[in-house]
Amino acid sequence: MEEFYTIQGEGFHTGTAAYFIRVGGCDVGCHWCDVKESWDANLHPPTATSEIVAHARQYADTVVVTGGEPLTWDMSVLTSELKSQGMRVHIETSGAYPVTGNWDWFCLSPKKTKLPVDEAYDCADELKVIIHNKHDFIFAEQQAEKVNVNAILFLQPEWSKREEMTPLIVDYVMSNPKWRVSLQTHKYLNIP
Ligand SMILES: C[S@@+](CC[C@H](N)C(=O)[O-])C[C@H]1O[C@@H](n2cnc3c(N)ncnc32)[C@H](O)[C@@H]1O
Ligand SMILES: Nc1nc2[nH]cc(C(=O)O)c2c(=O)[nH]1
Ligand code: SF4
Ligand SMILES: [Mg+2]
Repeated sequence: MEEFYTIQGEGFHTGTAAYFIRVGGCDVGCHWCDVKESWDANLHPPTATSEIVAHARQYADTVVVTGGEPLTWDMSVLTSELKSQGMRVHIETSGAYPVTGNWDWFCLSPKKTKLPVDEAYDCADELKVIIHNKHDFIFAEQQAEKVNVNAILFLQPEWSKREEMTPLIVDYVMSNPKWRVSLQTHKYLNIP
């Protein structure tokens, strides 16, 4: 759908430069999704993998594959071509579909509407739960039970509710310090 060079705004790698590849297509249906224009894959004509890889290697040694939902598609060819060029490859995913591709960093952001497959919980390097309302703290704890023991746990305010939810997240993390705060820092920085 699009490619852009920016700073990773969220989660464990916040603040680090990365080339983003946004893959079209998602049917998970989060009502607060901040990239709804990605949902209909038919609106985004395919780009050759070799072209994407050639672009990426000019900019960064780390690529973040996001979407849409990247695991809608088989990610094996894209990740093997990126890695053959020496790049580190990260994914942002809901985990709703079988895990394909070879990932150096796996950010799992589970959604209530289509829960992750079991192998996604095993692969996760970080668990990033979006907090849109108070019930999402309960959902976050349920997801933390399912994820592998090494996953780093983040709570991230849903952008449209950030003024209400951010203070609740701050209090929650101080009371439950296994969690960390993640903010969408790129939106505060006004960068893509
Ligand atoms: C647009 S999604 C694409 C990747 C994948 N479909 C997923 O949901 O993980 C990228 C990240 O943005 C988060 N996100 C989407 N909309 C958001 C919003 N309104 N506020 C905060 N985070 C949001 C998602 O949870 C996910 O971690
Ligand atoms: N700067 C920046 N960081 C991000 N981290 C995850 C993003 C995403 O949409 O997956 C994202 C994004 O869209 N922009
Ligand atoms: S899974 Fe990701 S891309 Fe799909 S609707 Fe939810 S936030 Fe948006
Ligand atoms: Mg985004």
